[in-house]
Amino acid sequence: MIKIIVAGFKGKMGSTATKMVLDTPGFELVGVLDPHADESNLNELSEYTEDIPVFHRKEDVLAETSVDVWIDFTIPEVAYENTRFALENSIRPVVGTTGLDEEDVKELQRLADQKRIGGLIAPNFAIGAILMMQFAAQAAKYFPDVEIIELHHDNKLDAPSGTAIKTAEMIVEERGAHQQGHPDEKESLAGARGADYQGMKIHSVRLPGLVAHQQVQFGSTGEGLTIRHDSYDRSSFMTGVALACTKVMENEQLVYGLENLL
Ligand SMILES: NC(=O)C1=CN([C@@H]2O[C@H](COP(=O)(O)OP(=O)(O)OC[C@H]3O[C@@H](n4cnc5c(N)ncnc54)[C@H](O)[C@@H]3O)[C@@H](O)[C@H]2O)C=CC1
Ligand SMILES: O=C(O)C1=N[C@H](C(=O)O)C[C@H](O)C1
Repeated sequence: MIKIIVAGFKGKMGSTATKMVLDTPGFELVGVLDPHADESNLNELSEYTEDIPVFHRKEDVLAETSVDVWIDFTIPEVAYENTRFALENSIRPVVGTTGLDEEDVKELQRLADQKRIGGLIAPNFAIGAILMMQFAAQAAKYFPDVEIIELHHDNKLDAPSGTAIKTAEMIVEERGAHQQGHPDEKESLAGARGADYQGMKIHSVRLPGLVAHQQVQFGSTGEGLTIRHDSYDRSSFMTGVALACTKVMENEQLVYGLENLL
């Protein structure tokens, strides 16, 4: 059995992941963590019957039980510290929380190398989103002019999304930096052209009713190409999270992007 803890279990993703772990043969939920939980046991919540401890501080996780995998769907401010804590205590991190920058990821990878422990940081666990990013990187070889429009629910804390940043990184690997639009263009309203990543514009839409969506829009002479992915429901991420929990048990590196485990 793979012993798993879910950090951020009261949240939208954490609660979906908690149910996935409980429903997956071969996985054992040994605890859930959330400083904003009022409960001390999962079975105090009407949707659960299982006797599972609820932790409010990450340090308490260690005193009470042994853990193989740390699933993290928390908030950008704590993702780095949580992942570091997991690695330092030989728990394999499966991190979906966004907001980690390149240097954070590199530092965590160095620590994982020292500890020879596997893990994953994935800005997006949906298989369709991985394909969207790979197709976009492929298209950028022939269509260097591209803008990313990511659309999310209005409770999202970070902008642009982790997926948009990863997409932009993958595109830049193929086409390099590339100035887009008119060199003399001016914004009469600040932010009108979106964020800039190596010449590529990224636009973040936040609206009620949305879940997680992204459109990568290419333009060229007389033609356009749009690659779009939609997560209509958070269950879209769970196949990837379950796969990661199994795969990290066999790895000795912390990888960035689910595609590295497929
Ligand atoms: N990689 C992926 O496929 C996906 C990633 N995400 C990311 O996952 C994160 C969570 O998203 P949501 O569930 O929508 O947010 P949410 O706001 O619904 O949940 C966050 C939860 O984290 C808890 N939390 C805060 N500090 C904590 C700490 N120190 N330890 C443990 N828990 C703590 C909060 O109390 C809350 O329950 C975001 O960064 C989001 O971008 C979201 C969807 C898919
Ligand atoms: O906050 C979300 O909801 C999501 N966050 C991730 C991101 O920032 O890319 C993944 C997905 O887009 C949903």
